Amino acid sequence: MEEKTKILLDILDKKTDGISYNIYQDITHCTLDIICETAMGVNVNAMSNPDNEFIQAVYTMSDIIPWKMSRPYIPEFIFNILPQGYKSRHALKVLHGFSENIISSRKKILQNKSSRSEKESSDADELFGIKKRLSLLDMLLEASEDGKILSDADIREEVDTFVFEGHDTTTSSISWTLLLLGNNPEIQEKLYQEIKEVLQDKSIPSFNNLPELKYLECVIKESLRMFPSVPFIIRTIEQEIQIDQYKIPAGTDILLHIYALHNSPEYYPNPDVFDPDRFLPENCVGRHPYSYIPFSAGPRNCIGQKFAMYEEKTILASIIKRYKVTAMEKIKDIKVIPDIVLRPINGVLVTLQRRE
Ligand code: HEM
Repeated sequence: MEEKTKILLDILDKKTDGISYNIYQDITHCTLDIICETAMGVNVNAMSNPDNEFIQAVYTMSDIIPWKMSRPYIPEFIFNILPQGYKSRHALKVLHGFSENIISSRKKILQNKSSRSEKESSDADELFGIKKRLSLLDMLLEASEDGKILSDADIREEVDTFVFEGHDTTTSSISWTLLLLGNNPEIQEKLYQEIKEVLQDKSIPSFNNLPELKYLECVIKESLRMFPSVPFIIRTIEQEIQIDQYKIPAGTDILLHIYALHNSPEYYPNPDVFDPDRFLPENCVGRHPYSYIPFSAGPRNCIGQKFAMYEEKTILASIIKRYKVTAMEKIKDIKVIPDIVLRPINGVLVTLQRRE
């Protein structure tokens, strides 16, 4: 994360000319680089080479999936002959080919490793730093027992899920946080003071610094309250339930509106006011545990929530330490795109002013 954040700062340093610019894409490239390295152990170079085929295929699928989901009335055979159908087939071929190549090359590396003596491999691992950087893919391959527990296709699906769930969501959250901070200079200043105190001379926080950034955690939580990256989730009711005067039969698909819940004055007075202090421990006492569910709840909640918090803290602390961020649009004027993740329609228009 630190390595990728450093590249992001180098890119942002070139955008400090006072002209407003849309930071959304640069954040997306950074989170894509981070998740691909974590999930697959490869550097896809989204920040240095955003036009590569894999990155373009990720973008195509990120556009087509919500397009298709919002048109359930289009039968599969019609979708297949539409331009979107053609584009998605091509993008999937690129994505699957990419993951399959990586799976087979990682398999070979793991096989070579296990054929070497234990001592030999641990010495080499120390030397090349392999052991410290096992990716999710390596762990799944090790646990797969040569396809008996997980086939290559199962592994590919898991890795692809992580890549897709693990970059759009954090990008959305980081972006809304920057827009909120850019609209609330006093809160940004208070946050800057905390970051300066914790980081001292460093530009980027280390893993050990992250728990110390307590106000930043409140800022991120409040931003996820107002603009949850995943604005709704869908579940199928297994047993009939009664909610007030409504009886909901088993088998009904229901939509849980996280955005509406988080913006309800019943749980959050003045819900339009950005107030990170709502998440100070003393102010959370007595609040209903299910009134705040940006990562969903129950057995299928978000597996990546801790990772998301580490990543957001690393990137946001580094940006706020180095620049004063000013948003070009007022929060109340920003329109959102009804998508799988909550995105501002015009992106994130900001100016960055170097602090030091
Ligand atoms: C701010 C960032 C994030 C938010 C708001 C978020 C939110 C969510 C939500 C609401 C769900 C439940 C979806 C549903 O039930 O339909 C979910 C599931 C999931 N998330 Fe996240 N997520 C974030 C970051 C991440 C990251 C960084 C990763 C990977 C490292 C990740 C991996 C997953 C996976 C694999 C699932 C599916 C879990 C399952 O079905 O058992 N998420 N996320």
